[in-house]
Amino acid sequence: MAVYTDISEEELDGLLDQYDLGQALSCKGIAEGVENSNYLLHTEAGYYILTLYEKRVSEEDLPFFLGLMEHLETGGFMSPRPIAAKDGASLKKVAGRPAAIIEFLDGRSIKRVTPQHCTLLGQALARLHTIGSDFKMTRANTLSLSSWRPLYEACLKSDDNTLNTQLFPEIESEITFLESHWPADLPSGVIHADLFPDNIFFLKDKVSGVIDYYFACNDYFAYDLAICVNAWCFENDGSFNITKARKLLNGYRDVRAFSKKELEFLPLLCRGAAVRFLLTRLYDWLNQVDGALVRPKDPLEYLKKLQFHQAVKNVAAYGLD
Ligand SMILES: Nc1ncnc2c1ncn2[C@@H]1O[C@H](COP(=O)(O)OP(=O)(O)OP(=O)(O)O)[C@@H](O)[C@H]1O
Ligand SMILES: N[C@@H](CCO)C(=O)O
Repeated sequence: MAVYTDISEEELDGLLDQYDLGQALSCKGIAEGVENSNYLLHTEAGYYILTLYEKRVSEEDLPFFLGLMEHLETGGFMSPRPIAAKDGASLKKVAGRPAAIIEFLDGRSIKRVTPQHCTLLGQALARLHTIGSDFKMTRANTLSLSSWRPLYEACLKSDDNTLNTQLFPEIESEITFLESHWPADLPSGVIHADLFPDNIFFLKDKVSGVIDYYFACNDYFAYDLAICVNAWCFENDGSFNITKARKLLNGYRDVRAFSKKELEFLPLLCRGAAVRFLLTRLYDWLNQVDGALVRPKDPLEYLKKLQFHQAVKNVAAYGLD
């Protein structure tokens, strides 16, 4: 459960005084997520999500994230809308943290991914890329290639011995490989960059919501797909499900066509996406925050995914011709 910052009643009342949402009826910490503190806020006007932004989210990026959510929602995408306060601003402060109140979306994230979910995911991702393409603000990907070596070096400094440190040289040689083979000039635009199953809600066999834009940035569209291949197309036992990958990629190209170069580089982008989550999970494992209600995610899951992609020769391994 991710609640890093507690809010007193006085602080909550002070926040709600700035909105037209009436009084708070309840405000409960949410038992999911690892990045920010999230509360389910019930006011006289209805249900909302109150998010307090924590460690990895820098304050200057918040106008980009909140602006993107608003842009996507206005464009017909199922993103939650940030709620504007009486002064028109959707970014506020509470308990010393930057905070926003976000529209509550119906639906539930799924625990058992089926190939049909992957088709819907692919279509939703391509719609996000298409609708996001005329969003005017930009944000560099702070967790892309150039960040991986410093993140890896920060992990090396830890004296934690709960993980097998023999895997470290393997990670380093992969970073070196990626640094010299990363593609230039693939089609790019705004990407979600963290579209895991917990960030999509489904309702009656349709996507009803896409949440958590706090890693969104400008990068290769195909890198976003690579993140999804890793997050959606492996089974709990670590095996790769080619049917799910085929459905995901075909769902995507129902809405937006791939270039030949995007397909050619997909295996490499999948390797990069595996390294990105391997490293952030490793860093979080080695730097756990005392007292935070959060369970760190398993870094080694991403080492196994990386090893799968290292053996891939071409895009046929993902179910495409
Ligand atoms: N707009 C929303 N409508 C309904 N529920 C939401 C909404 N936003 C967040 N939630 C709930 O809060 C949980 C945590 O939100 P979110 O995934 O944004 O947190 P996070 O800490 O940034 O997580 P992550 O670890 O995925 O980066 C979600 O799993 C969902 O249950
Ligand atoms: N989706 C991330 C956590 C949030 O960034 C992971 O599974 O490692």
